[in-house]
Amino acid sequence: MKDLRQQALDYHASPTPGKIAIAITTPAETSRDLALAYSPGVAEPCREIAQNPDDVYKYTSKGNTVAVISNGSAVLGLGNLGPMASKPVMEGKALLFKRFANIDSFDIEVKHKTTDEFINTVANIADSFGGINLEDIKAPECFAIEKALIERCKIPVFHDDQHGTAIVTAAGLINALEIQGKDIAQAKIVCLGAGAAAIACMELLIKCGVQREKIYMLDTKGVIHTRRDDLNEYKKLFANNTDKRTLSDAIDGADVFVGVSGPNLLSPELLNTMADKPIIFACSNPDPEIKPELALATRDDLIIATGRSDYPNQVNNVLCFPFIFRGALDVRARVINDEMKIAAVNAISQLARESVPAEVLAASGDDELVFGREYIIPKPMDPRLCSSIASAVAQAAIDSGVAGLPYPSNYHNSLITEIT
Ligand SMILES: NC(=O)C1=CN([C@@H]2O[C@H](COP(=O)(O)OP(=O)(O)OC[C@H]3O[C@@H](n4cnc5c(N)ncnc54)[C@H](OP(=O)(O)O)[C@@H]3O)[C@@H](O)[C@H]2O)C=CC1
Ligand SMILES: CC(=O)C(=O)O
Ligand SMILES: [Mg+2]
Repeated sequence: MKDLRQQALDYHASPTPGKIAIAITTPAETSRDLALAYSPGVAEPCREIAQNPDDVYKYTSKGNTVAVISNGSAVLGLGNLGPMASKPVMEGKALLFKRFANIDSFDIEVKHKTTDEFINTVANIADSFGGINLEDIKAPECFAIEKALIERCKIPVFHDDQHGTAIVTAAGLINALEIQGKDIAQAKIVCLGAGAAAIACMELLIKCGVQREKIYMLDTKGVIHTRRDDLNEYKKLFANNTDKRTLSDAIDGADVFVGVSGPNLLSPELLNTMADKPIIFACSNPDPEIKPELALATRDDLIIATGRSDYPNQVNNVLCFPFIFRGALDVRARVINDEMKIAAVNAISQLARESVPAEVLAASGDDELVFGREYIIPKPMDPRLCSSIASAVAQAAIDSGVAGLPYPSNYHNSLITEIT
């Protein structure tokens, strides 16, 4: 059998290069069809939209379209590979949008010199889409980019590596802490990485009950503490008044390790110094901070999750971004705010506690999935993710005053993906 590398290359090369294509949704066979689709008929919706800009949602695909936009500066955990080498990931995100939430998606890879140039490029094309999913843009630039685009765009702008990751991490951690019998307010958390994912994960965890002073965040220079003078404004928020300087210092007695940094950075020796019943989220892709088989061979009282599809407990933003956009698009939310993010956290956390349908077991290859150490979070193939997250997010958008449309009547049916 071919190894995974060759299988992955073959998967991307055939039957056609890449993973996604465009489909026509109207008849386009006859002269009559073309007279409606193109000249002269197309002039009619143009005139309508020129008079009433909101009609763009009525006569074009804008309302069900999300642009996945990257500059390739932090491609998974592979580093700054540049725009073109990020394209398989961005096409992958587009595939996931379509497969899981029936959202049409274009991947756009932007070459730019300055941050302003990137912001201007995205802001200038934003109106073509219903939403913008920023992807794999490195910290700290990602923070200013997202802020500027939220201010300038009339549609939701969401940096997936920040907020998608944070939402799924929070949902998984709430469940894992409960399974391990730990109190979120007392949990000592080590976060390896201080970039896009790390900062957003820790900020959202604090909103969910974690105490800021119980977080030890590390970057390539070690623990982020109050006596460092090399911290950007985002890292400074996590500067801990501590004498701890290394991962070894910080992880001693910790309840939780969140890795959003790079491969193989957590050794078995360090894992052994953590508290009883520790929780390890080794989320770096494609190679986690510690491999599950090594972690489980080191001690048997832990819960381990990774970002990968080939181990139990996949803590990955795929569990969030298709569905949070589904809800946001369906009520035409102007932004994706904290209320919508918390609603998504609760929906994901709750779904893991419910019994798993046979179709999900068949897709995941499991005989059984029961809420517990090897099943802290739903599988991406679970069709209930779409209905439960999108409906919670849509309701939160309405309740928080950012929705442009009422709660969708078709949400009372069970599978939103089938009916949108
Ligand atoms: N499972 C999931 O859903 C997701 C996983 N991730 C993973 O998280 C990782 C980071 O992504 P992202 O935040 O977007 O990238 P960024 O480039 O924004 O941040 C990377 C961070 O990791 C730190 N880092 C790198 N190497 C080390 C090291 N040896 N020791 C300590 N810290 C280190 C960097 O430190 P410094 O600041 O000093 O440069 C930086 O703070 C990637 O591996 C990515 O795959 C990201 C998003 C989603
Ligand atoms: C999953 C993801 O978005 C990442 O690793 O960057
Ligand atoms: Mg990413």
